[in-house]
Amino acid sequence: MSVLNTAPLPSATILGYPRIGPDRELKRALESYWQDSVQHPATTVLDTLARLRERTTVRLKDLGLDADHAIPSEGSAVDHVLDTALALGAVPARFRADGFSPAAPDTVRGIELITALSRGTDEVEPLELTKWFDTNYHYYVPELDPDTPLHAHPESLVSRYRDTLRRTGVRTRPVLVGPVTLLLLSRPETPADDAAPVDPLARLDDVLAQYVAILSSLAAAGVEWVQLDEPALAADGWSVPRSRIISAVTTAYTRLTSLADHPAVLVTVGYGDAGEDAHLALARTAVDALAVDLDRGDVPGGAALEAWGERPVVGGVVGGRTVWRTDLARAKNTLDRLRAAAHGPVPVGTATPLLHVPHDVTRETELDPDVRSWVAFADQKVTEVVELARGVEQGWEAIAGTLARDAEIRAGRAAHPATHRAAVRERTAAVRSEDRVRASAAERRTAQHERLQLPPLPTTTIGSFPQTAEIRATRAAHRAGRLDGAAYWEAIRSEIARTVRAQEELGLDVLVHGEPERNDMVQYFAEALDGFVTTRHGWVQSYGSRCTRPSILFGDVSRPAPITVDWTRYAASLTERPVKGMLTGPVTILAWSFVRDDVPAAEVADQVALALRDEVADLEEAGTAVIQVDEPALRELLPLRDADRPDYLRWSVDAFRLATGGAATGTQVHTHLCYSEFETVLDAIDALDADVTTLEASRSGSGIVAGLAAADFPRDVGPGVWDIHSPRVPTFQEVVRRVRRAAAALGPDRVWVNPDCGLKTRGWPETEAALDRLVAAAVTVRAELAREDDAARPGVSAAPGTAPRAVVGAVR
Ligand code: MET
Ligand SMILES: [Zn+2]
Repeated sequence: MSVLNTAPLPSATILGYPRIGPDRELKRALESYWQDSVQHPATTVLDTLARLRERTTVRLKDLGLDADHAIPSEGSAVDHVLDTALALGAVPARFRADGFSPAAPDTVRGIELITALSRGTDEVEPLELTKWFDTNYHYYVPELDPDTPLHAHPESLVSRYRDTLRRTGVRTRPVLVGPVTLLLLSRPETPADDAAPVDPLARLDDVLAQYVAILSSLAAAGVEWVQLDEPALAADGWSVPRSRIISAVTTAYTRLTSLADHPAVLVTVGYGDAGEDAHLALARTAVDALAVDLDRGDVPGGAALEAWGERPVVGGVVGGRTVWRTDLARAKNTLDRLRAAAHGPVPVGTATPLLHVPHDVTRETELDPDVRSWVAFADQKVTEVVELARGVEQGWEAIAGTLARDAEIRAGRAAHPATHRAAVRERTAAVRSEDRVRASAAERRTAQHERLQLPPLPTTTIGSFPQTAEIRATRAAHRAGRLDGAAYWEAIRSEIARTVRAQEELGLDVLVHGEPERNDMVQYFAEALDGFVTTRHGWVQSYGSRCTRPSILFGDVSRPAPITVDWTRYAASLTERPVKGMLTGPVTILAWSFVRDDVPAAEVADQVALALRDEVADLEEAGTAVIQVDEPALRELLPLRDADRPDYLRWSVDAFRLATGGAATGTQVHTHLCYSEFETVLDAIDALDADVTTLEASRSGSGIVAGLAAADFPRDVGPGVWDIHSPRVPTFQEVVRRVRRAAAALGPDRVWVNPDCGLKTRGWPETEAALDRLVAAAVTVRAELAREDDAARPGVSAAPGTAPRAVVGAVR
C-alpha cells in the first residue's frame, strides 16, 4: 500500500455544500435545457456547473476553508448518487436498448444520459426516485442486474478537480458515494416479483474494480484526498444482515487502500452514528481518515479510536440538516471529549454535507431580526466550523468572544415570548386520548357510502393541478402588492373554475379545487399559522431541479383564522360531485420545515395538529364531505436506527389522529403518502385510521400493492397508476394493467384510481391526456368486474358506475 503523498487533512472541513446555486442557477439551466435543448444546449448546463463550482470554491475559501483538501469537489447536475452510478458506467439495459451508452456526467452525452435516466424517454421509464436517508433530498435509485456491464468513467471527477485547480488555485477533494452504500441503495432493474430476494452486495467485486480504476485515475491526475461517503452504515433495515455489511466494508476498504497509488481516503459515515462495529471495521483497514456525525451520533468508543491510532478523525459537530446555530459550548465539549479519546488530530467538520440547508441567512433581510440571529445557513455553518477549528488549534480562549456571543443569543431565544405561549401549551396539555379516536371504521364506511354514493374503483386526484406560469405570476404579483386582493381572488377563482370544469369533463368522481393559491403545500400553511417565518432565498434541493423553501418553525403554533375553507367552498359551489378539502398533515409540516430544536417534536406536532383539527371542523361546517390530510413525509422522518422508531411512530401517528380525530362519522378522511417505500411502516399507516389512503406506487413496480395485500391492509387504498414525476403520459394499457393488478390483489371494493401524487409540476396537455386514460381504465375495469359479477350471479346486474363522457375516445 502506498498513499501518494502525505498532505495532511486540514483542521477545518465540510462534507458538502449546496449545489443548486444561491439563486438556483442550476435549476434554471437544467429546466431551460429540458424545455428547449436547441436554444439551451447541454453545454449551457455544463457551463453553469463549472461556474457554480468556481463560485463555491472561492466563497468557501473566503469563509476560511482556505487550506488545500478542505473543500469537497462536487457539482452533480442532478444527483450525486446518479453521478456515482455513471462513474461506474452502470446504465440499465432498457436505456442501452434505447440508444444510450455509458458516459461521464460532465459531458454533453453525460447530460443527455442523466436527463434520460432521471426523466425517462418516450420509450422507457426513468429510474425510481426515493428519499436519501431521513432527509427531504431524493436520489435516483441505481439499477444493477447481475449482468449490467460496468466500466469506470473517472473523467468528470478528474476534470472537475483540474478545472477548479486551474480557476481558483485550490486543491479540492473529489467525492463519491462509497461502494457499500452505493450497492445497498441500488436495486435490480428487473423487479424480482416472486423470485428469490436479490442480494444487493452480490456485485461487490465488480463494483470495487471500478472504484479501483477511478482511484488510480485520480491519483494519476494528482488528486491527494478523496472522500467516500458511507452513510448507509448509520442505518438499519437493509435486506442483508449487518454482519455482511460490515464484512463488505472490510473487503472494500482493504482493497481500495492496497492499490499501488491512490489518493488518501476519507470515509464519512454521516446521518447518524455508524456504531462501534463499523468504526472498528474501517479502522482495521488502511483508510486514511474518518469523519463522524457528532450532531446525531456519539463520540466513537475507545476500542475504535485505539484502532484508529494517529489517523485523523473529523469531528462532525456542526449539524448539516438544521438551520439553527450550533450550540458552540456543546460542540466544544464534544470536541474535547473526542480529542481526549483520540490519538491523532481532530479536524472540525460538518456532520453531513450542507446539501440540506440554504446558502446564506444574511440575505434574509426581511426576516425578523431575532429569529435571524438564531439561524445559521450553509455559509454561517462554515464559519462555525472554522471558528471551532480555531478553538481546537489555538485553545478555546482564542474564540472566547464567539462562545460568549453564542450563549447570549441562545439565552435571548429561550426568553423570547413567541417561543412559549401559555394558551398553546395549555391546549396541548389538555388533549385526552379520546380526542384521537373516531367512530369504528365499519360505521364510518357505511355512513360515507350512503353519503357519497361513489362507483366502484372511484377516480380522484391527489390535489394540485398544473401550476402554470400564469398562476405563479398571479401569486407573485399579489405578494408584491401589484395585484389587489379582489383581483387576486378573481384570478384564483377562475383557475379553480377551470380545474373543476376539466375534472367534470374528464369524468373524475371525487374532485379537488386544484390548489392554485398554494406556492407549496407546507409553506402555504406555515404562512397562515402563527409560530412560523418564511424566507425569500432559503431554497434547498429536493430532487433534480426541484427545490423547496422550508419555512422556519420557531415558536409555539396556533391558527389565527380559517385557511382553506373559502376556496374549497367556492369549488364545491360549482359542481354536484364531492370536492375534497385539502390539508397538509402535522408530520409533513414538521418534516418540510426547519423545526425548532428547543421543544420535543411530539409537542410541536400536537400544536400543529390542533390547528389543523380546527380547520377540519371548519371545512365540515362548510359542508365538505371528504377531507384529505396529506402525510407524504411520514416515512421521511422515520429514524434510521430500529431502536428509535417506535417512539417516532407513536408521536407521529398520534399527531395525525389528533388532527383528524374530530371528523364526523360521515366525513371521509383521506391521506396521501408518496416518495418512499412504505412497506416498512404499513402498521403505522393503518394506525393513522384514515378511511382512504392514496400512495405513490407506479415507479416502484408492484411492491407496495403486494405489500398491502400481504399485510391484509384493511382500508381503502389508491395505489398511484400514473408516475407524475416525469412528463411521460402512461399508455392506456399500462394504466389498465395497474388498476387490474390492484383490484385483484386488494379487492375491487377497496381500490381507488388516482395518480401517484399532485399534478402541480405537470402541464395541462399531459394532465388531461393522462387523466383521460386513468378514467377510461377505471371504467374498463369496472365493466370487467361487472361482467365477472354477472357471470357469477346470473340475473343480477352490477352497477356500472358513472360513465364518463371522455371514455370512448379515450380507449387507445
Ligand atoms: C407531495 S404530496 C402532494 C400532495 C398535494 N395535495 C398535491 O397534490 O400537490
Ligand atoms: Zn404526493
